[in-house]
Amino acid sequence: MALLKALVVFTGIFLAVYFYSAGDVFEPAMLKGKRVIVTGASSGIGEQMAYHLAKMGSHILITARTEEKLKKVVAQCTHLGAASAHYIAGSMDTMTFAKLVVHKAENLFGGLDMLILNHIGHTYFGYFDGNIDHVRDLLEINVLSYATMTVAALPMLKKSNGNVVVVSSVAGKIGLPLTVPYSTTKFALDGFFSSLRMEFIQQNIDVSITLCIISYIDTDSALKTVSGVIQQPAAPKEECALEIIKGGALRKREVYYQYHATKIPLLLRDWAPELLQSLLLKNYNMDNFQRKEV
Ligand SMILES: NC(=O)C1=CN([C@@H]2O[C@H](COP(=O)(O)OP(=O)(O)OC[C@H]3O[C@@H](n4cnc5c(N)ncnc54)[C@H](OP(=O)(O)O)[C@@H]3O)[C@@H](O)[C@H]2O)C=CC1
Ligand SMILES: C[C@]12CC(=O)[C@H]3[C@@H](CCC4=CC(=O)CC[C@@]43C)[C@@H]1CC[C@@H]2C(=O)CO
Repeated sequence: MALLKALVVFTGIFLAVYFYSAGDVFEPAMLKGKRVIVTGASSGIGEQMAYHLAKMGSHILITARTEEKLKKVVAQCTHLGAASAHYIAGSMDTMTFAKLVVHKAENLFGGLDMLILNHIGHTYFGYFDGNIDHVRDLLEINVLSYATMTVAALPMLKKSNGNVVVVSSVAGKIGLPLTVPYSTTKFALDGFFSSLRMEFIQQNIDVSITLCIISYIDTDSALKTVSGVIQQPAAPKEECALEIIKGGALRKREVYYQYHATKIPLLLRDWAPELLQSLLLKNYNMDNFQRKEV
């Protein structure tokens, strides 16, 4: 009887959420002429987000460390119809560079509408090795640079009633093996930005914060790293990139991509953690495992 009651409650909540959010319809024109920073855009999901934004006619500033890759992405963005496309190369391991990116956008565009925080620092896919200095370094790149850019961009985002889009992972909501340092940084993003969102509401600051909970994606770095350990298929980076942009444009609190591989585990996390744990561990084929640098 209790299970039936829980099921009825769940169904009611699901339908309420579904119909509440059903009114949000995304139009590519929402991004036309918008001024957007995309970090970690020399490859992977960030590169694909740049291309989607280009097709939608945005003004784009992309950043990463590898200048040659950034040049090629900017050239392709221009070809695809970006209102303008620019890059700045550097590492997010210093907060000076993190701030410099925002100041460059201000000089280029005179303002900012969307800040997409996507980059991640070098880490490993393997059992935690006890190296706390690496965790500290990764927190600088994966968390503090995100916070630094948000602080630097906030005056512009307040003027435009803009959006901050934070790319996280299932590993930022659920403990997973082989990614302890990385997962630490992704959980920290949830704490920082979900708390900040509440303060924005309290202070009537109309800047949206969209936290993106992403499952396994077919980027070169992920496929190379995981190579047979993760049993689930990797989802397409192009579609993932578009869903992130849609969520930011619609000012969603959170984006779940792929839905079945993120939202369902999150429901289980709170209602049946032991069941989730056993299902997740079945997803890892440790016969194929060897520690990989990412
Ligand atoms: N792929 C997946 O399965 C999943 C990915 N995600 C998230 O999606 C986002 C993108 O991942 P993905 O596209 O796979 O990653 P990629 O490795 O393809 O891209 C990472 C980007 O970050 C840049 N980068 C790396 N180190 C630094 C640094 N020190 N300073 C500045 N930029 C840096 C890289 O460029 P460069 O080397 O030139 O600096 C690159 O542009 C990440 O936030 C990740 O956590 C979440 C869940 C799953
Ligand atoms: C760390 C990285 C990106 C991830 O978040 C995934 C991880 C492989 C295991 C995973 C399975 C999932 O269902 C959720 C995502 C994730 C934790 C990936 C290995 C390398 C990836 C990376 O560093 C960014 O490309």
